[in-house]
Amino acid sequence: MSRPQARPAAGTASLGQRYPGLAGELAALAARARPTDLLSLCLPAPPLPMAGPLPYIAAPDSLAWQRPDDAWLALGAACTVESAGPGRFTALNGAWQGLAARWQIAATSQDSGGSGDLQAPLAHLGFAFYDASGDSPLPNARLRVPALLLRRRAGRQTLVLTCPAHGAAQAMAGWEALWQTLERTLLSQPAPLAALHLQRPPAPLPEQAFVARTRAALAAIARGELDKVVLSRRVTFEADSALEAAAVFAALATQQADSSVFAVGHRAGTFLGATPERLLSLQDGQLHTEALAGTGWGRADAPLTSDKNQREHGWVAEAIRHTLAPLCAELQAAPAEVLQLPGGRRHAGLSHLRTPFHGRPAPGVGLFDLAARLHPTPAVGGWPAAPAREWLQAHGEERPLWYSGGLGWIDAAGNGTLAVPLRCADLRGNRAELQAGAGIVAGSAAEQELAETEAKLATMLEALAPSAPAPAAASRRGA
Ligand SMILES: C=C(O[C@H]1C=CC=C(C(=O)O)[C@@H]1O)C(=O)O
Repeated sequence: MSRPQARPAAGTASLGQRYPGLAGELAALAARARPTDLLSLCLPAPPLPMAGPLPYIAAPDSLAWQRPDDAWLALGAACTVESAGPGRFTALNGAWQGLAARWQIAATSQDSGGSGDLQAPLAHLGFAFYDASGDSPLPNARLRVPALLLRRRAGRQTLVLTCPAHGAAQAMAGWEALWQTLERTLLSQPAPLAALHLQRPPAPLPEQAFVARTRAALAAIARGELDKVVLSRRVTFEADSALEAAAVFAALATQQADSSVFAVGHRAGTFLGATPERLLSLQDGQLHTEALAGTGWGRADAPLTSDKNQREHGWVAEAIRHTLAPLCAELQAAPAEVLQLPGGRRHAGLSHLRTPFHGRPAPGVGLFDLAARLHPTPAVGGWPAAPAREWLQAHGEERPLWYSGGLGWIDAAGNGTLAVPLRCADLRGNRAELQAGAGIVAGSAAEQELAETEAKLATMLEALAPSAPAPAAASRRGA
């Protein structure tokens, strides 16, 4: 993000001009608060078109999210808690409980009669696959209440400004800087995706390593050590100019509008993607989750309904049922269905087997408890869970950033959604590192699994370079 300007740019209004009296309302709220409270002011959003994705603004502390029913852009940090290790979900849960108890949320009376949406404030939350991350530009697990949140939900758009009560005196200046960045972005035409050329530097060794690991996994499965394990690989692409994360996010949000589309800024770039997999949603005591595994991509020799895909899917559905049953007062699985994802110039679109679950958690069981038990499902880890995790670690399976971990939000009432970041990339300057995986069960063929990961990479490639040659014309090494 460029440095904040001292004064609003031409055509824009300062926060104080847009919301006169805001400083007074903040002061009144702060006067009633304890120093350890967190203060959120909810305002009607500035006039914005209701259609089209909200923008992503590339910055180390930005996060953008879009699902069909909910879109938001979070800038800055009012409160951040990080954790790692086996107790990371417990630690974040404790932090969230403390936060929720001290979160003062007020709708302001600014402009159109105080229509700020009290349901809008949220903390965003993300975590890596493993509970230790090594040298990563994103913390292993993080819960953050943004300083500025623009949210669109249920036909309403709300601006939420948040600060710690002890920092209320300085809050207006920090919000003003974020506001000006936001307003400039909203007023400017979204930058179109540059017509760039993507190169895939030859890297046969990682492909061979993936095939070798797949064969080793198949041998472990044949020896009865595991039933399923998910292996992934990373592929680097280089563009002839800088990759603009905001434009790639906008492309993903348009191309994969039914997925969870995300962009997370970090100190070295942006981690972003469009994932079809939801770890869980909790709303007013209703839980929704799903088993998503088994992949087709239009090849006659890899039908979605094959015995191998059915078993690959079955382990995930069984594990979710087994994990959630003791945590839920009610739990039902709907019949398995086919999720068809949009394709593009590279192929007709991936399809997955999906079994939706819905239920009601037992009293006292919240989003963090459910995430701690569900993650990693065998859609990204394996089954049985413990030997699969040990196998992955022993074989050097890397899960960079938050790939195949979790990403989403929780509000003060404990409602929230977590997606599983898949079909994603880490963008840094001209380079994009894409990651994709595939579930290995008895009957998997290593070359076929490699081809499946190639098909999964296409989701990101379509957003990075939509006008690249169609697959028939492209070599396997070309983008
Ligand atoms: C691990 C990935 O996908 C998972 C989700 C859906 C289908 C999958 C499969 O069929 O292997 C994987 O379990 C990935 O996209 O990197």
